[in-house]
Amino acid sequence: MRRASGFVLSTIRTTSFARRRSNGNFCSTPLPLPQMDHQSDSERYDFNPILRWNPEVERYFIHAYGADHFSRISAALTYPSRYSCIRVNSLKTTSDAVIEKLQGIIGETEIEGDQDKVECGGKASAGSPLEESWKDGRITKCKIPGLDYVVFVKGSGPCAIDYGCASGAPPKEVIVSRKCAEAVLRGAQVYVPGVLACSAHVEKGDTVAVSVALEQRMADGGWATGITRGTVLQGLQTGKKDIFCSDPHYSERRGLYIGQGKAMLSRAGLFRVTEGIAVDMNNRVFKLPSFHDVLEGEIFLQNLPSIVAAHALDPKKGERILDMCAAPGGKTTAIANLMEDEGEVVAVDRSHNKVLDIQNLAAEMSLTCITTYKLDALKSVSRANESIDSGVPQISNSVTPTEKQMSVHDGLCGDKNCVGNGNVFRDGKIDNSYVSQAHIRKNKRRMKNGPGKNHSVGGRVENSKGFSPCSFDRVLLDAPCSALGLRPRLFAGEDTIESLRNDATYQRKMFDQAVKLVRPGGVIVYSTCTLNPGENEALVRYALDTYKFLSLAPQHPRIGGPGLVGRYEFPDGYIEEWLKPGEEEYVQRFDPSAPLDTIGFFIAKFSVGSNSNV
Ligand SMILES: C[S@@+](CC[C@H](N)C(=O)[O-])C[C@H]1O[C@@H](n2cnc3c(N)ncnc32)[C@H](O)[C@@H]1O
Repeated sequence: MRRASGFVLSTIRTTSFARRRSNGNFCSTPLPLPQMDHQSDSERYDFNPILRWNPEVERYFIHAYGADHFSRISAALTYPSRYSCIRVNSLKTTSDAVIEKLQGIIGETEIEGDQDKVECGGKASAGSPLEESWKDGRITKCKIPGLDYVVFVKGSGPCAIDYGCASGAPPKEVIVSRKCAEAVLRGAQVYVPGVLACSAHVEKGDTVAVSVALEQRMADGGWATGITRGTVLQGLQTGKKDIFCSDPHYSERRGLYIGQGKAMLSRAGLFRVTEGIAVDMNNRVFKLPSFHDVLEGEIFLQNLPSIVAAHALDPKKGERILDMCAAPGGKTTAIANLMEDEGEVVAVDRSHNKVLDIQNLAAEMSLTCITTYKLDALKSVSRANESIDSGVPQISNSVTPTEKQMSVHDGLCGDKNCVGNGNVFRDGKIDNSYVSQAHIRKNKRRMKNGPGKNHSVGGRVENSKGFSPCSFDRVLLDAPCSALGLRPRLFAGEDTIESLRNDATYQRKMFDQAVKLVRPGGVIVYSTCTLNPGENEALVRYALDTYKFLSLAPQHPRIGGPGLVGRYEFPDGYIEEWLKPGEEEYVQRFDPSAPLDTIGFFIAKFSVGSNSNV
């Protein structure tokens, strides 16, 4: 079922026929037309996409991972994980109770994949820390120590689907956009805006095979699908092979079928209306259950590395935590849960609407220790004399930290720093008893008004002018990144070396802010969902070389692999330094091609020295 693991250059399987550009549109030439290939139906319809990369990025990643490994990573990225990972709201319920309810709701058989009597792959994950968890059945509690609040629901795929070609009749077809297909692979339906092309005589209720249009390299060096919305697909016009086909996109669909469903509209309707479900997918290449509206507030669908990142932060009850790039709030709520909703999790994001998402999620999970602000994380540190943390009473500057405490971050934490938001340092720790009284009152008010009423009444979002230096016990920087670890991903050509380096620069600036905001003796966790060492190991190198009072800290649990040691010299002479030997075991790198079958993810945890004089 899986493709051979040999490395495949991004240019392979480009369109098998020439294209020309006409009147600004990409058009397929009517000749030469694709000759029907001598492939079996299963070869044609097996889901077997090839991820295309920018060639320079590909070279860089091959240097980092080796050709074979990168080929496996690249292939794995085109698949979703073969299981769903659920974080249980342990303040409301238990994993056992959730498992019992889920067994009643989604059942043990619904996602078997044998409903169509075909074989599905991806069932085993030998060598994975999850292997133990799978022994108990399809819906199981995570057996990784410390993560018993995580529940797994096994899916399967890629499954071979019988598109009804045995009769020789070609299936009616719909081609969807890449974004639409990636969502469908994660379990969504096909919505009208995602439909690009459709067979000539599709009627409402018809069964249609769904495939995806992927970007291909154009003559001008750019990428495009070459399919204009509304294109009529001809497909095979007879069941016989060795005929010429008048459908210019026929060859491009090979290996890109993502399932089958029922057309909810006729062809004319599909291109007339602007919203609604276009195809109700009833047979997918990846069979994963849907958790839409299931046990709302009791569970949260979250990938395993994200749960591990929040856990690695190791937040304690009563602490003050900053989540610098928090929306939609997955890790924020995980942190609040670990703190048993006691203390304060300050969740900021620069997007107003995304802050509302955090508020809504906090309300849904009935978490009251979360305060949200709209803030550009690059301006997280308040400037002198600016009021901070709207709504939080300030304390007198006469309460100052000791000289030793102030010297810790020399230059970062000087002057009247280390006092802010009502927090005072005592014995190298934040004593937030003052602020917690205020927060206890505030939380009581919230509880009275109902969960989530804190900053979300009428969708209200408060702006923040930033926070005082050293005013947080722990900081999570789950940085915006190139997201090159997210799965399923069907195209990667748009990321260039330049865009990846820009991402890395942005993250360093954010990290600088995180360093200023954490107290001496505190903790910073930095995470990304990318495979790019420039945004991961190179950030760690920058952090350790720039801030001598930082050190890498061990993480619990540690189920990811080691980091990358080494460096890369770019064609322009710039040298990017990664980890040094000995550092690699401190970070966690989640590899999509590893048996754990997760998204690509990276976590580094830093301890902030409490008595270093830098
Ligand atoms: C990786 S996502 C965070 C996911 C989140 N931590 C979670 O687990 O649900 C990155 C977030 O950073 C936000 N972001 C990007 N640039 C930002 C900035 N300058 N300041 C604050 N937030 C920013 C984006 O809006 C996005 O929501």
